[in-house]
Amino acid sequence: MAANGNGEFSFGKGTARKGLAKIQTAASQKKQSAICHDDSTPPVKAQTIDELHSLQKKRSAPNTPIKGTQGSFSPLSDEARQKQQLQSISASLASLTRETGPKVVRGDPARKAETPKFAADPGDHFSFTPTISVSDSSLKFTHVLYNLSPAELYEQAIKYEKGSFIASSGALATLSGAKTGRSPRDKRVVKDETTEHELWWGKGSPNIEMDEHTFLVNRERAVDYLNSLDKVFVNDQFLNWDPQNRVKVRIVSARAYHSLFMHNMCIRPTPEELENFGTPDFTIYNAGQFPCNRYTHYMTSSTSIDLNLARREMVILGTQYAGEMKKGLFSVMHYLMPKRQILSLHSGCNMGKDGDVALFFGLSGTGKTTLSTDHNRYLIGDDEHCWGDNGVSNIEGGCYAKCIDLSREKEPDIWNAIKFGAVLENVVFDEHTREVDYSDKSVTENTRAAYPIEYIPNAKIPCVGPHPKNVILLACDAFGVLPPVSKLNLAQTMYHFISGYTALVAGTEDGIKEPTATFSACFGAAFIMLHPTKYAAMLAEKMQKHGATGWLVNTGWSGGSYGCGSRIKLPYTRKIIDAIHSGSLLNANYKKTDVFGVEIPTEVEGVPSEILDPENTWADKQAYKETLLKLAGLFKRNFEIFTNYKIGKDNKLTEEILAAGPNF
Ligand SMILES: Nc1ncnc2c1ncn2[C@@H]1O[C@H](COP(=O)(O)OP(=O)(O)O)[C@@H](O)[C@H]1O
Ligand SMILES: C=C(OP(=O)(O)O)C(=O)O
Ligand SMILES: [Ca+2]
Ligand SMILES: [Mn+2]
Repeated sequence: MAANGNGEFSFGKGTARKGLAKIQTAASQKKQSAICHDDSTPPVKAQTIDELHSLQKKRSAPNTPIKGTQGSFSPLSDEARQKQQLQSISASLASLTRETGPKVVRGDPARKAETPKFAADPGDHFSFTPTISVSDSSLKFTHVLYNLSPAELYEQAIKYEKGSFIASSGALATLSGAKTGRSPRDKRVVKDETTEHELWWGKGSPNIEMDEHTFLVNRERAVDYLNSLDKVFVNDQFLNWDPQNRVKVRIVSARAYHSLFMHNMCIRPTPEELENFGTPDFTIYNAGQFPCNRYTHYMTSSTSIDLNLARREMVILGTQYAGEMKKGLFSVMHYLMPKRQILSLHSGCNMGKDGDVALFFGLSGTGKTTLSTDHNRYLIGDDEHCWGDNGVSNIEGGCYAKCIDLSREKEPDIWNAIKFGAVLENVVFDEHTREVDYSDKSVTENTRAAYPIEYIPNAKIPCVGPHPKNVILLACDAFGVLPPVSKLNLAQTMYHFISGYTALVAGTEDGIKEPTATFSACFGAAFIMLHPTKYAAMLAEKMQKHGATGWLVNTGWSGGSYGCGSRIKLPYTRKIIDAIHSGSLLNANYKKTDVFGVEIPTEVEGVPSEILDPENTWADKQAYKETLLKLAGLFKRNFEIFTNYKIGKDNKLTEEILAAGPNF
């Protein structure tokens, strides 16, 4: 009542007349009418409840362009465009053995009144007259929920998906089902005449082969499953902020959770871009609730994530873990980009006020997201980037942060990003207050938050930047023998990049077990498609050309191995990273370490000097030496598979890289 049209509070003249009209004297009341009104505001402009409800929602672009509203950018009529879009979706969902795609209609089947009058012509390949011999599936409509907004997806999730709740921060908390992490052993890649020669196969490779026919069997299984549902979600979005190398992706999924996750993680098209979207470059069929058939050739479990580069398609069966889609697309980029001489990187990336860019490489849990999200710098992205002739570009439109033990104090920007629109996976919360307990690992240790990058206050939009100045390799060394920071020469940078070391701590139960070393080539062996040396050669060439400095930062243990020592404090790691960014560390005094032969600084501002050399922090010097040699041995053994490869055209560099490993 006291609010004007802008929703602001005001004490205007009209307010005095209207707002205070409730207090009336008996005399004035008498003058107006004998009936006592309970409110003097005008009545609603509706005759029925249904009419009232229809007033609540204004028709709008972009997702459902309607005649007469804004958002018509192309010369096509709205109806023709909508029909074209539905036909494209029908083609995506088509069985490969039947002659036509399914009958798709737009909108929620629960809202019959809102279902548009036109459906896609089922004969999207050619004109087709239905005969009596068609199966039941062709009699049924597939309802498509196309590029819904976060608010609409919240409603879908809360209404229809068990385990979906609004957390007190406003984020959508949900469960990913039985799988709470990726399933790399269930990934399959179609081996055909082309990929047989192009891709990395065999020992160490993430690409486990499958044939084209088996792919089609799984594709049909996924498509039939999706078409059997009342409704499917379709996201049409982009990958890569470099406009010249943008990739159009379509994600067909059965859960609002998956649609919201990809809405956050991929680049969101503007209404105009969406109208001109056309045919996608790549399509994911996510039928994660439905298992693969164990009798199918090549299947070793009920989960299968299948990539077909020739068809530009990915099929997901038997896992609802949303990270599969994000990292599946990353694999595709690891194939497409190097073909264009663009290096794809499993790294975070940020930029200082002066335009100095840093890359953060590292395996899961080593700190890419945490350290690239830095309040004093612009965030370009937390996980997947491209490095081309013009500089760096983020592949994604969002971030995917680990939330175990998340603290508002240590990671304020991530904490604040977990608000309305963000997806919270597998966290535990108070059933009443809906307050999340980030220390609770009851569902999984791998609790996650996915949010659009603009939820980080100093995100750099568009997410592109100039050539990197620093290349930071992160390792979470649970052995506790790698220094908190070391400076690397180019050959050492390449040696550590190809090695891709981190250590996992053993299961937290049953007392303390040995940390386990993991080596994952290019800090992302699970996602690379070509031989690691291809990416390494490109990185070496780019670092050399642009004069980038390599660093190895241990975000893991100090003062002993896991169980004895403790994890290096995040504020110390941040100080180290600050000194790299500012350039002050480049000019510090260094000493060379034994065994790994890297340069370690004697001082870093804000970090106790004694921890810079790990030997100082171990009480048992003999144990330190033995652990160091043990880790060095593991490095050596891992590198054996690469000794017969040449890195780039430069024989000299290859020899230097081979010599850049530990010496003992
Ligand atoms: N010294 C440290 N440096 C970086 N991260 C640390 C450190 N100590 C603890 N952590 C925690 O380790 C985790 C790193 O995970 P994250 O940044 O998500 O890794 P990534 O993005 O590489 O998978 C975060 O939960 C962070 O709070
Ligand atoms: C999403 C993932 O990435 P990260 O742990 O590196 O953030 C993943 O590896 O599944
Ligand atoms: Ca990652
Ligand atoms: Mn991350």
